[in-house]
Amino acid sequence: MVEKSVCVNNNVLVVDAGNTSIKWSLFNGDGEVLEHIQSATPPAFEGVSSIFFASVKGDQIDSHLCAEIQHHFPEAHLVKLAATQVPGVMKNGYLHPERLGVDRWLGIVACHFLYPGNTMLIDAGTALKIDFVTENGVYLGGYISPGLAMMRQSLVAGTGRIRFEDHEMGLCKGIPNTTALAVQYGVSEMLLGMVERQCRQHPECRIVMTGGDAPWLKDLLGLDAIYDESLVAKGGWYLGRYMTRGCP
Ligand SMILES: Nc1ncnc2c1ncn2[C@@H]1O[C@H](COP(=O)(O)OP(=O)(O)O)[C@@H](O)[C@H]1O
Ligand SMILES: CC(C)(COP(=O)(O)O)[C@@H](O)C(=O)NCCC(=O)O
Ligand SMILES: [K+]
Repeated sequence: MVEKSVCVNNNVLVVDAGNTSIKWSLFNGDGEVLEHIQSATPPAFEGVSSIFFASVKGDQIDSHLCAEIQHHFPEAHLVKLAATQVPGVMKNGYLHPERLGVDRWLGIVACHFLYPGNTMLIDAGTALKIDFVTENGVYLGGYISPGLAMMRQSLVAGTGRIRFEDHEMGLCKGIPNTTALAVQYGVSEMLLGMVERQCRQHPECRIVMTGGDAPWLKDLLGLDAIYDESLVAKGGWYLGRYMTRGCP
């Protein structure tokens, strides 16, 4: 058990800006998570001396967000994280690392340091990502598909008559017999099928999960998996420390 650091001025803020939500995680000097929240705006965290910023939202939004964060924490030193940054003990096997989503990379970095071994990482966010890292810390790549909400939205956007209210979705024990349930369970089947196939093809892998839809996925499939809601942030802590101190 990591002892809580008594000094309140060397906390690290990791910002994980995804396409749906921004996660803010506060770490003490020992790497213990003190706070982990979702918020559209910077939270009133205290004692922040370093900020590690990771975003997949796009350059223009990122620059506005960084300016807002720096205004909120004027004394803190902000470092932007990217998938081109590799902690000495790992290897990024992506053909073009500069195009790899930093959230995917940070999840992999966290898996290597926290849950070592041949690992399949399932990140069920705006998009569903399934990524693979070897026990030696070599990132192999992975798969991207739309997440649940994105698939539902694409059916509404791409058709003239698929329309329903969120409250019409719910539990269905048999075959769906309404538009809302047909869409809800149809897109679920897509995601469940993808995850089940990958689990069958990689029985040797331990499974780590994160992302807003991960609890639903884990429970529905009864997966023997580690669920870590702050996995990406923890990867950001590790990579940020490596980039600022040289130690993994
Ligand atoms: N409180 C919530 N806010 C937003 N999305 C949520 C929430 N709870 C569950 N979800 C689900 O999680 C997905 C977003 O997960 P998240 O990991 O935050 O995405 P991202 O990292 O891509 O922004 C949404 O598509 C939605 O299905
Ligand atoms: C796949 C993603 C959109 C996932 O983002 P999220 O679901 O976390 O919002 C993001 O990792 C990304 O923008 N990737 C760039 C393309 C790639 O990883 O190859
Ligand atoms: K994400």
